[in-house]
Amino acid sequence: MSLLEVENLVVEFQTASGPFRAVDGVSLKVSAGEVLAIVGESGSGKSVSMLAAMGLLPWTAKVTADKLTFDGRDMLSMSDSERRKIIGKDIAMIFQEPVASLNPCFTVGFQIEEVLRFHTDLDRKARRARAIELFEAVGIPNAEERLSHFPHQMSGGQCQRVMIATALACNPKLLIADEPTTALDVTIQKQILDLLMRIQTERGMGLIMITHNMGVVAETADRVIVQYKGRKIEEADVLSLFESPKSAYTKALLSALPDNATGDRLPTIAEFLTDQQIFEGAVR
Ligand SMILES: Nc1ncnc2c1ncn2[C@@H]1O[C@H](COP(=O)(O)OP(=O)(O)OP(=O)(O)O)[C@@H](O)[C@H]1O
Repeated sequence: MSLLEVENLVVEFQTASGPFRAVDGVSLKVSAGEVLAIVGESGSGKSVSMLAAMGLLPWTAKVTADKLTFDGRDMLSMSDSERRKIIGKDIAMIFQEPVASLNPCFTVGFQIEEVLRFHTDLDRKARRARAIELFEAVGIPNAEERLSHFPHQMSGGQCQRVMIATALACNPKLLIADEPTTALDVTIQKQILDLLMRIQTERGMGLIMITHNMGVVAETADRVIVQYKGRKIEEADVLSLFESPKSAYTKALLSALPDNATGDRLPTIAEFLTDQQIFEGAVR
């Protein structure tokens, strides 16, 4: 059985210039132990799809779907309080800007212990011990001492490790990583990706990796969804996608990899294709 199952997800924002459809009929499934990458350019609706699935969008968003289940439970008919028990516990999310995602006013120890306080029955001492254990698991040196640090006292890479530790606090079944390495230095990016993949394998978690980077897709994913302007353009296992991409858009995305640069600049998608050509091959 799939962990997360989404069918025909549509998200429309009310904006000053009328309704704007950010996600247009996307369907996806992810199982335990599986890594699904959602890849697409900026604005293709990758983050909004996941935030919608978790019920985390503002009231200006109208979300509809034919099906939205997590672990067999219908998320559409669930009350907000039921959903809050699942989000942060069974489904956790990490974001692109680790420093901005942490609250600057509280120590990182307080923030991870708050998650444990909300979702578990552990007492204060046990929460502290668990926080230390989690920091150690994600490779934060001097874990106990680090708990009393504020986010600004830590590097971007260390803050992302704190975010990962916090996301793992309640042993989630599904982790959604939204561009988890984009804001980090190149050398740190590799370390964080390796850490995520090691933890995913060890724990058998489902992982949704949101990225615009085909290199990250190649290194992490089992299966890939390619998204453009809110629509799913192609879905394939990672080998098939790289070896024999079906849609013109995926081919164009792969051609835009640095390896395929001609001269000193990369080609852009707009140089290859019109929207009409891209949507011709769209799947549901
Ligand atoms: N609250 C909102 N109100 C109106 N439009 C929004 C809102 N949030 C997102 N959007 C729009 O929805 C579209 C999809 O945004 P989304 O953040 O999902 O893109 P993305 O593919 O994740 O890109 P990025 O990698 O830049 O985050 C964008 O055009 C964005 O401007």
